[in-house]
Amino acid sequence: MAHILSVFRPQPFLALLGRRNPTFHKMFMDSRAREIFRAAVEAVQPDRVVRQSLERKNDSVIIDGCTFTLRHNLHLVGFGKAVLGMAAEVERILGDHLINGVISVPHGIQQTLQQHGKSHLLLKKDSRIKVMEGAKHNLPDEDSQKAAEEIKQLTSELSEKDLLLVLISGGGSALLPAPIPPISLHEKLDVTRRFAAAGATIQELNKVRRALSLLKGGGLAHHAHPAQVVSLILSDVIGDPLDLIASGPTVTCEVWPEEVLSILDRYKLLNSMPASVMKVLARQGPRWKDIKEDSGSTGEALNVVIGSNTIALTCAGRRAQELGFRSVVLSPGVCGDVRLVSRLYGLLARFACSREEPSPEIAAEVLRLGPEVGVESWDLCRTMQVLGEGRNEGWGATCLLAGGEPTVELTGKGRGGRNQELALRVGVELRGLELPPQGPVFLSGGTDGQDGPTEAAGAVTDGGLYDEAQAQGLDINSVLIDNDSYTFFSRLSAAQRLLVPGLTCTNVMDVHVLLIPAIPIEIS
Ligand SMILES: Nc1ncnc2c1ncn2[C@@H]1O[C@H](COP(=O)(O)OP(=O)(O)OP(=O)(O)O)[C@@H](O)[C@H]1O
Ligand SMILES: O=C(O)[C@H](O)CO
Repeated sequence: MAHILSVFRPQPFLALLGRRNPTFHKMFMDSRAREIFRAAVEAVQPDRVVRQSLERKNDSVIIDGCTFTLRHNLHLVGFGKAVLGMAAEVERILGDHLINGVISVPHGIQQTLQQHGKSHLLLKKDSRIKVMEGAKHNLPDEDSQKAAEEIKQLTSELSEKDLLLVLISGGGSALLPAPIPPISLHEKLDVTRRFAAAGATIQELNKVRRALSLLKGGGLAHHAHPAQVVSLILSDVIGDPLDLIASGPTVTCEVWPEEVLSILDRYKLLNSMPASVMKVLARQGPRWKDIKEDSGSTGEALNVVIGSNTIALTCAGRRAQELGFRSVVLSPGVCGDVRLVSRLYGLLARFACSREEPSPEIAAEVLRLGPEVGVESWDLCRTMQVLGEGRNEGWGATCLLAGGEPTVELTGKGRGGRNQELALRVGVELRGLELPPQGPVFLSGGTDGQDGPTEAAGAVTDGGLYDEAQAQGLDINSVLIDNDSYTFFSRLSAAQRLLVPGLTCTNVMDVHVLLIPAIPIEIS
């Protein structure tokens, strides 16, 4: 007679208990998924990433293997949503050599940090760093323009004896607006808004931004010449492209007007651009001619990525292992439509959970779909191999991790975000996999703690979602049509499935966690 045996490798005792009771199992897996997400966010806290990247040795500091001498010659500028906490840590480590600094941070952030008991991310009372708040709703405004002017002023006064530390994180573009005259701030804001509304990617938007800005695309580094410039970067763009994160203010890059014009054309914005924008794009000659005529500078800076989605996933994987899961990182570059992304996770879950050999059609569809959502075939094969081993050899529960930034095509007027909508769609894809022994659990969360214009970061779902919603009179299909995932999760089961970590003070895009329970193996 064939016996069914579940093999758990280092699974804790509680997991065994959970297998006897579906409700307990659900709560157990749900709490595990949340804990793994927490570990991802923890790994990229602004103070932590700065601490790990700066090694202080008497009167010098080592960054990315390069030694810089400190002689009361340190200056600091920064812009981005996570920069306040980064600056606070720099102040703690190098404050005795710091002369001055200016940082441009989101409106209201100091008060919010105080209210959330995160005073370790705030500067000292007598700090030499000036904090300037601006860019309401993540859009350039007069306040952030003033901050950009002060940052420009500070950097322009530096000499070859000085060391400039530049702190950069997501949201930096809107916090450092310096439109090239005659473009006005209002025109720049208008261009940014229209681009976002037209569905342009952040890569496209930032290629346009750096062509229209005095400080982006390497402009800041040129202003700082001849000082030594080191940038510490918390990346919120897929692939960590230095020239595009916050529009690359310390990465010298050639601007090709033709490329910018073709992007404008792609979104049918070319004919409606203000005359000032067209005038700037039509200008010939080297980019920084007017700024440093006599410097002969290349404007080279040391640019170091100190926090990223990859780092968050690696630490999340480590935590998953501590919790008894076998972990596999699919990719930190998941993008594209949430519908396709949810389909991919649904297929991978089916692949992992089938008792028999999964049909070759599943693997073929995974390989077809992956590249459409930014996942390489190699990564899909590697991941399916791990999932296959888990199924065939009874390796115990598995944690599949991925990250990136999928997109939602908005068709309705509801409240939601891409993480909540993805979690909802994956829950639907997992339908049928909730049957005994117990099914997979999926979490999608924005590492900044905020998913779209909602107070949640994401949600946790499983194959029981559909029936649970029906039993409570909630119609998933109309929720999806109306992009109303936040309202849905707020109403469902007393909002238990929502992920609400509050302000996280960091941002390395989104993290996806798919927990696959141990598959019982048959022993004859
Ligand atoms: N009702 C909704 N349902 C689903 N997605 C939505 C909804 N409303 C907005 N979104 C999506 O939320 C995204 C904006 O969310 P968010 O504010 O978290 O932006 P972000 O790109 O992550 O910004 P940042 O990089 O600054 O954190 C957009 O991709 C938008 O399509
Ligand atoms: O500020 C920006 O440009 C975006 O957050 C990408 O880095």
